[in-house]
Amino acid sequence: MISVVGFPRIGQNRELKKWVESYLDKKLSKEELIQNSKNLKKTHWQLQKEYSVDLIPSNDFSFYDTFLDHAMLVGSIPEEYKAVFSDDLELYFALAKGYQDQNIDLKALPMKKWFFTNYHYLVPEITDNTKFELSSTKPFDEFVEALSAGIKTKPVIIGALTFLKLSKKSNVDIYDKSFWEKLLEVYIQILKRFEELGAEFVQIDEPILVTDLSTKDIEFFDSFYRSLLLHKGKLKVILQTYFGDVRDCFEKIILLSFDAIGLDFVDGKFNLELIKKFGFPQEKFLVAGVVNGRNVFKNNYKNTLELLNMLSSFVDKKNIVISTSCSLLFVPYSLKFETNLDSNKKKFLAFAEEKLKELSELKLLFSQENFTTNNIYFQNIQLFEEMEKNKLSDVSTAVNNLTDDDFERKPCFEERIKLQKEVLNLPQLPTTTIGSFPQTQDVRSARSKLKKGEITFEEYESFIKSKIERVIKLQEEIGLDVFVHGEYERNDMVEFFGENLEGFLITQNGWVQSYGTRCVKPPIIFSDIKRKRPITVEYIKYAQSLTKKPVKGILTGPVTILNWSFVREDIPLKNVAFQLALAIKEEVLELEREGVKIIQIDEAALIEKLPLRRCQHSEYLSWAIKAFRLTCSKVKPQTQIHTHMCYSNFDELLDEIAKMDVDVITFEAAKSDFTLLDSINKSSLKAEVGPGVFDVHSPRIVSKEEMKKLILKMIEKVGKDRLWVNPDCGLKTRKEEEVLPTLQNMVLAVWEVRNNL
Ligand SMILES: Nc1nc2c(c(=O)[nH]1)N[C@@H](CNc1ccc(C(=O)N[C@@H](CCC(=O)N[C@@H](CCC(=O)N[C@@H](CCC(=O)O)C(=O)O)C(=O)O)C(=O)O)cc1)CN2
Ligand code: MET
Ligand SMILES: [Zn+2]
Repeated sequence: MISVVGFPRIGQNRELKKWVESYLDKKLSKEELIQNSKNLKKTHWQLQKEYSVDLIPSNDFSFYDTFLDHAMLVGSIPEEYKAVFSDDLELYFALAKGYQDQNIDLKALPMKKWFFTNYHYLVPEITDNTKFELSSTKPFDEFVEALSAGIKTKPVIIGALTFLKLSKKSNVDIYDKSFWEKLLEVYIQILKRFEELGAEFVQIDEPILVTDLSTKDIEFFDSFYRSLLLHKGKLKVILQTYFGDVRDCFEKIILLSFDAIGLDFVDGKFNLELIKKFGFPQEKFLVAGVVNGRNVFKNNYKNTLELLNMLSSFVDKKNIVISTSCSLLFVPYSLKFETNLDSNKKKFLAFAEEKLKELSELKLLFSQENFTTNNIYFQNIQLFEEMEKNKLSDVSTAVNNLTDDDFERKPCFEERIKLQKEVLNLPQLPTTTIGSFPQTQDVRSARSKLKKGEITFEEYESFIKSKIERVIKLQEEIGLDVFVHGEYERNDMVEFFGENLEGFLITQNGWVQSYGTRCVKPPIIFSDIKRKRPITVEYIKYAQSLTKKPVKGILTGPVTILNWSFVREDIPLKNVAFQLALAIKEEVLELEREGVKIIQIDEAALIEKLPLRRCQHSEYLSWAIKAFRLTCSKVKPQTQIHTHMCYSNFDELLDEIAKMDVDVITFEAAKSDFTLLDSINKSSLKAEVGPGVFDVHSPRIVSKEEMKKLILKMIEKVGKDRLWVNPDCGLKTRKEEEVLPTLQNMVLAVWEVRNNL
């Protein structure tokens, strides 16, 4: 059999994004949105059927986020939202995006990164008032929709432990049986309903099982599912895990009466060791995640068949289900739109649709005794031999020749910061922004015209320069201290660098959902990375020529470029990171030579990609931080190096971040209750800090008073001498009318505070 854990839902041309945005703009009716989505789902099911997928997922679709769908399903929605909306879809989008009118001001649920991916889920809140009850029919409706199109799907449901652990809890003990019994009731009803509707398989996703678990977690899991599975009736229940191995609970889960267990053999290599050590129950299916759901390179059939054959010495061959390692949500839809990719490179790639083909080819080969004589197998072997040949050269040599000195910035922070203060002569509590200004429609459409050849590069360039002139003027008017050029020339902070460095492939349509209706087009790291030409220098120099205030040169750091790109699997990540670092270092040094006095190297994704298990943290951090240090170790002491990190849940990691040895770090704090600021003083971090005084993800205009309070509180926590004042991230997703008044208020707040220092 073949199983797909989940399929991308945004549509081959981001149709869903466009429909949802139109619906929210009141340009598309609810009925149209629903009908269009039904057609889209049907297309996706039919496509999977064409590739003979046996276990086709349903309920992997979502208008915004499946975690929010699940909260709606089990009734874990705050009462104050429910009271306002009679329409379920309005309620849904209010939770997703917030809602404001004359009388009501409801915040959006917060977003968090989904494990180590660039996907964000909405975080529901569970309180002692939460009354779990079956509150939506979405999964059942979708099952019936598919059935009426002649396809019996495998509904996918988020499991109870993952749901509870990833939700925000207040005043509840999730391990207390009297608390979770109600939730259990809901899951029982869900299974019953699917059984009535005639489902054969149901997939319960418990990715949390691949993280470090406590005894309580394992006890909860055991008793919850022991009870639930008593009610499965004729259904076959798949316990689906992904993103790693299940070392903490493997022995327990194989004893429960699941009919199938899904294990990831791509990110969870250790799962094979677990099976070798503990065996696998004869009566169960093993859903073997062998086709990578998180990367775009072709599957290596030789390795995969070796693995499958190894597994078949522990599991009856007919019980091995060939599967994706996780949902295909994290890869683009199809290669068929990539008409510009060099066919000699394209042949190494597989997006979601091509992965369906790989699954069916692997199934065929696995069923054949003499698969090695099959032409499909032979061609795949040849492909990988070719890939091997096109492995790296001179840049790898440069990486191999690096010495300790390449990672060391001199002199020490205390001496540097003194010199920088003399050069920059900034006021106390300097104000700045993180880099991007609103990416307005005119900017996007100019870029789109350039791509279509409707305007020349010169016309595009002069348009971008006019945007820069405007943003410099705006910053003068607002009275900020350290300026930026606005990043108008960048479609995305990572893709833009991919476009301008050698070694990357850029897709035309390789969109992947990041959150809600927002997508990214991750570039693909294919060969040695080299800087072909200056990337940011001209626009930053131009911006600096327009003002006496210092303009920050803003670059994306090597670890973030790496983490938000698709990366070749046959070269260690560390080497790729060092190659990227050498390229960014050249840019840093050229900016410095051109007189740029402050250089910000963004590492938004450095912490986010921290391995899920604690025991793997130090290995990752040691090379990631070295890669960052490589970019700026050779700048002059007078040049001030900044970095920016978003989503900074890094209280425990401050000592590691200190090792980046930057002069200034800006991060998100507006939403995290300032606990981080308390930790800063106790840590070894010496850098100046800009904790972010407003949340850029909300359209709210923030008042001077609100920010003044925050600034005073920050001074109380870290002192006035090392504090910067700035938003918590880039402003590109905001509208100008939302953000300019807030920036003005921010500056006015600082002026008032300064006057009283
Ligand atoms: N890579 C990455 N990951 C990140 C972030 C980030 O900035 N970058 N930030 C955090 C939050 N994630 C985000 C992800 C996406 C977006 C976002 O704004 N995405 C845009 C697309 C940005 C983009 O690449 N734009 C292109 C293409 C724009 C486009 O759609 N053009 C139209 C044509 C427009 C026209 O003619 O007017 C088209 O192709 O149809 C451009 O500007 O050139 C979107 O989905 O709407 C924001 C935050 C975490 N992860
Ligand atoms: C996601 S972090 C964003 C940093 C970038 N410099 C910007 O302002 O947009
Ligand atoms: Zn950010």
